[in-house]
Amino acid sequence: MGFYCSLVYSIPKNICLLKPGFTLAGGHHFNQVSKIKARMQDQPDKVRVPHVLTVAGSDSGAGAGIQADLKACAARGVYCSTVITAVTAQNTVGVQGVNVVPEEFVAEQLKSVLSDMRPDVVKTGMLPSAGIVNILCQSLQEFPVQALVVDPVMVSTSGDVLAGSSVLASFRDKLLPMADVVTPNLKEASALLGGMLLESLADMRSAAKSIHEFGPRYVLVKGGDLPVSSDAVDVLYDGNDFFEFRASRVRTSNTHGTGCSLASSIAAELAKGLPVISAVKVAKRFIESALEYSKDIHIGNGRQGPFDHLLKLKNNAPGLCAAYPFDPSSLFLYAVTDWRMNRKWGRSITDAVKAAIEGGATIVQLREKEAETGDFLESAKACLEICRQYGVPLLINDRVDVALACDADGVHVGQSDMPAQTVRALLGPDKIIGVSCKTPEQAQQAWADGADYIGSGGVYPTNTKENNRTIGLDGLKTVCSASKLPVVAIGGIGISNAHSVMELQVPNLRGVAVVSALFDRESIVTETQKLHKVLLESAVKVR
Ligand SMILES: Cc1ncc(COP(=O)(O)OP(=O)(O)O)c(N)n1
Ligand SMILES: Cc1nc(C(=O)O)sc1CCOP(=O)(O)O
Ligand SMILES: [Mg+2]
Repeated sequence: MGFYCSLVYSIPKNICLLKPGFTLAGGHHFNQVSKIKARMQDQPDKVRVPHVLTVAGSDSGAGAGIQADLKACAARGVYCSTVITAVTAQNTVGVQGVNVVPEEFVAEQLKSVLSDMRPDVVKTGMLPSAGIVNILCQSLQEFPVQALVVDPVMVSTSGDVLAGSSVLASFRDKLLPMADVVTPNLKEASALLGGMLLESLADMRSAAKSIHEFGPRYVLVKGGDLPVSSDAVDVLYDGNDFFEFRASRVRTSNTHGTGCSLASSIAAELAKGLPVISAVKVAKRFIESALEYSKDIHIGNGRQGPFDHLLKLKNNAPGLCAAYPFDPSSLFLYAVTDWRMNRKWGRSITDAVKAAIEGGATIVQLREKEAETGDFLESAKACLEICRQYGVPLLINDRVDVALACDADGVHVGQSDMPAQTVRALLGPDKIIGVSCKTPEQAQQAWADGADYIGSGGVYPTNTKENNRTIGLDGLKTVCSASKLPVVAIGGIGISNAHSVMELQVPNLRGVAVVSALFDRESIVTETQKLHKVLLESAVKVR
């Protein structure tokens, strides 16, 4: 289907487009909404919500299938329409009956939704006959969507067969070549590959590679059933690289419907505009949070119960949607505040933040080392209001408590702060977490801990942070190469040397983080504008 493509530097649009005072209902990311608005050429004033169409079977027990897809999309803040392919009589014990919907009626449902409602993403689950797979493929050719996520459902968690061998051939020959993401578990991957034995991580990698040859752009082989590991490891393959997603296993029997829910959550994030790797990452975190939250609930008497997707509605637990899905291009010009500099120049923190944003800052971090907690919280709330008006994410340095209290967009932590894994557990799946890394080992750990980006420095000597080790451009390059996470460079960077940093030509180096070059100057707006210009020029050169 062909979907997102990313440039080495995609320059955030919010600064040039968003005017002061512009606010968005519902906390949507400006870029995301503008993208969606742009598609509504016939009704330019209407805001269109991200929309997933699920084509799947109904589960009367509502743990999996259509019902899980609806709940997952609702929890992720995305509209979900449904085409039902089969109605199952099902509970936590097993599948007692299956009634396949006639092919013509599946076609009619598809036409109704696709011709009128134009979903962004289609996600498939139970496709019980080759005829239904064919009809779906024809419908998608007639009404193309932006992405197709295929969960190749074949066997239910209770072991009941939901799609026979003729469906396998249609998956391989017709549906997978159209798919952007396919999400087999070990059994499904094995079935797609004619019974190949999958017992290790190495087997999962080679299965992902073989399935990729059927034509999907990304293959996510889910290792939840791998017996040897205490962690749940999934492997994503994009045709070139492997990405491992590792999470400690949640001890619960309430796992019915996790496959459907993961695929729907990936589809939901894609519909919001996230690239595939980020969508998979966020979706996995969401499912982990939901499983953790529901690990002790009790519904039904079977071996595997359903879990609760709508955790946030119950308990104010973290896990619903962030105001900003993390966009790595927001690291482009990262402004980090400093209370001493603001005092020296007689400015309030809110004035400093506003000026930096007006000059072109694309993300802001409040780094207020000496502030009293209460004062810090009040400042953070006031700054957050400004940042939300401009559509710029606001992160808090070190203080997870302050970030939680003001509902900031994320936290930046260093190697001696709270471990990123703990921060993730506290903040939930959606908030942005940055980790400072000076070495490749730290960079690898940051990915494993669920960080969204790395801050790496000091690239040059700095007076802003005492006793900071300078790692230079070489050190920065080594950290970037050791990780798939986006990286922002920090330490002694300003208009005179920013181009040298950005011209390193490392694909995941997405911007510079700056304190004194913006805040220890007479005019923050002017200095930020100058730095923005230098960065833009470097970005153009690199492209
Ligand atoms: C973007 C960014 N990168 C690195 C740091 C440094 O964080 P840390 O190592 O925790 O040091 P302190 O800032 O807490 O002194 C950062 N703040 N931001
Ligand atoms: C906060 C911080 N962290 C660093 C690191 O190397 O991780 S360097 C640094 C200070 C950056 O300030 P300036 O832009 O004024 O040099
Ligand atoms: Mg710190």
